[in-house]
Amino acid sequence: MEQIKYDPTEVDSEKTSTKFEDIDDPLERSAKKRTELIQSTEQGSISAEKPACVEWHGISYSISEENNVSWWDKIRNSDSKLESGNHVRKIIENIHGCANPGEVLAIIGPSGCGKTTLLNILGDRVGSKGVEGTITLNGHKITKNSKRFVAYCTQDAIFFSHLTVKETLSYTARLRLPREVPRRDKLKQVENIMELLNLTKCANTIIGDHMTRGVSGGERKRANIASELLTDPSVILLDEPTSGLDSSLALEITKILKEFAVKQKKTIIMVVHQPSSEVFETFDKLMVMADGHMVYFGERAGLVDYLADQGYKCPPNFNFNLANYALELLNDNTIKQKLINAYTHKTRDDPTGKQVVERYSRRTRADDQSKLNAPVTSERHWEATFLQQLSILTERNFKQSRKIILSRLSISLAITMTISTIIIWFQIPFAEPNIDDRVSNIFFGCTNWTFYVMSESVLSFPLELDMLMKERQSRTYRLLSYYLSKQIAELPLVLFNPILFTIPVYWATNLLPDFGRFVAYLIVVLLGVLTSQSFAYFFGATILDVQKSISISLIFLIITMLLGGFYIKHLPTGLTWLKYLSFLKYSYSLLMQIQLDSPKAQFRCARPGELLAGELSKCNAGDNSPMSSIPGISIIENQGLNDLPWYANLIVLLGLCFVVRVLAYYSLRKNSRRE
Ligand SMILES: Nc1ncnc2c1ncn2[C@@H]1O[C@H](COP(=O)(O)OP(=O)(O)OP(=O)(O)O)[C@@H](O)[C@H]1O
Repeated sequence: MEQIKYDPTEVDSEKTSTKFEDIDDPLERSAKKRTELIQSTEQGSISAEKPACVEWHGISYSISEENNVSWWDKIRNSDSKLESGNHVRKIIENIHGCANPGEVLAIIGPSGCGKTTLLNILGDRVGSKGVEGTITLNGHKITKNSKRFVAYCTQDAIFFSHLTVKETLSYTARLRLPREVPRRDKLKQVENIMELLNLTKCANTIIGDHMTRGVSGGERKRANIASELLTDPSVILLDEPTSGLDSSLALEITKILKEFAVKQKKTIIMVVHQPSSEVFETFDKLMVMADGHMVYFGERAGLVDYLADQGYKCPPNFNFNLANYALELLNDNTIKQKLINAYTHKTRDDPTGKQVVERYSRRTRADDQSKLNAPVTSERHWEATFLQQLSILTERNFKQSRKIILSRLSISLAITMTISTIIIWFQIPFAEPNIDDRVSNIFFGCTNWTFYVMSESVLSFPLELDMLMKERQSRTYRLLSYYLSKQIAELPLVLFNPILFTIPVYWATNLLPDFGRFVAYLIVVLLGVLTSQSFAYFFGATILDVQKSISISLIFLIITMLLGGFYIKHLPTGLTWLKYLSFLKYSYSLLMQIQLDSPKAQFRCARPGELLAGELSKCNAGDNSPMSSIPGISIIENQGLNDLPWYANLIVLLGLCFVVRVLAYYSLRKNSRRE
């Protein structure tokens, strides 16, 4: 890749903000400031070296919709032909157009006419099913390696809610800007972009979501645009970037985009909803759509004459807002149909729109023809190396997951649980009447945290799916780096509460007072937790739906617990193998072996009156020889947990923990491709 001299530090955003203070006119001041900040991002721009003409011909998209007719409707309409089944619905039909570097193309049209669908198709966000037609960048098909040059700014910003604006942008810059750019310069770019989009004052505010208050809707929208501009793409697709912003901010954003287009030869395609006349003036080209069809494509300034030619001369009271006039016309069904027919008729000899595109595309006419015919692609698959991706994603995941997994609430719950457990099982004596208490304490210690971790980790992938899809679409990182970073970042987080619980509970409830056994006990508890997490990842990655993943993982854990060896000791004949399917059986058996298979684990026989009424003492050896204590090993045998040696339990547990994690990865890979 061509090395470009890169020095964004030449512009200091702090200096920029004070530099123009002596300009009296606020509009002139903000225009000068904007220009300077945009210039600061210009120097290292790779997209300036790779301008892209986007062209699309004959784009159609149809979906298959289910037509459910109830039996009652069929009876009521027995004479009509109401049938259940799928029918195909055309969402958009035969759309063509092009967008050139240095220009802003706006797509307008009434709500539901297919604007977002078209943008999604141009951004390769809908897959190939149901899509017809071709899209090219400089006349070449879009490949995996060209995706890095196409940014897509969705209508609903997708972010990690617990990261601040600055953190969000910094991670994006570190992941998506070329690896040659030093980290310091990437962070400087972040500062400049924040300054440009007026985000500096909320730089340290978290993005937030419906549960946690964060930045305002407008700031969120600007952060979304900032994160795409930051990545220095050649083409930027934006879905309603100005909706929800006040008119002056909307105008400022469009001016910024326009200036980016002109100065850095970016190709900008945006869907806009009712633009103000000032915003409308910033567009170079226009596509008007209605009911999934084209109504107009061409120069923005040509719309007024085109409509006049069709018999709809813009009345003087609309002169200031042509977009509103066009939308008003399209709200009338008769006029809409007439305009659709007129455009179809106009292009009847050019059904896929090839000639129209040729007329408007700069690819064949520009001075810089060689650039505009060169493939827009990178030799690299990813800008950051595998290790850089791993470390950046681990840091980001840790920051985001820490607030969720180790929230104040979860730590308080762990402390409450620890205190309750200690009160309930405080200093269990090594005596026959307390054997069941000891065993239940061990089983509780083994299962309690598996539930907790399962419920936390099963949501990991479903909740991050949108973010994962968005970043993978723009070739930000490998799936493997993301998956491994999640394992690394969440490891200390999920183990924190189980450790906080197990250490005091072990000693306070009087489990075997042997340090080596304590360490082994703790390791097995944590291994059980990690195995539970493996299954949680697997369910989350396979189902990818919050509700369904929670329900299925809960049922799985309940069955696993029932088969774990504590509740059911005698499974029906022929079904005894079922217990080997429960990972809790292995961790429970191991904990029992650690605690009871030791010469120190001796339980004093019950004294008269110590056992409950009707309970028989286990101290009768059968030959009437008196016993003073019960060895722990006989309790393991009584529980039926001596079928596998300790090392076999350990190997199976380790194996499950690892293999299920690998399966989870492949499941995520398969599903993320499908999604
Ligand atoms: N995957 C889909 N399944 C079902 N309907 C769909 C799908 N994709 C698009 N549609 C339908 O296609 C039509 C066009 O949707 P689209 O979101 O593209 O419209 P729009 O012009 O962007 O609307 P708005 O301005 O209101 O955002 C709508 O009627 C929408 O319900």
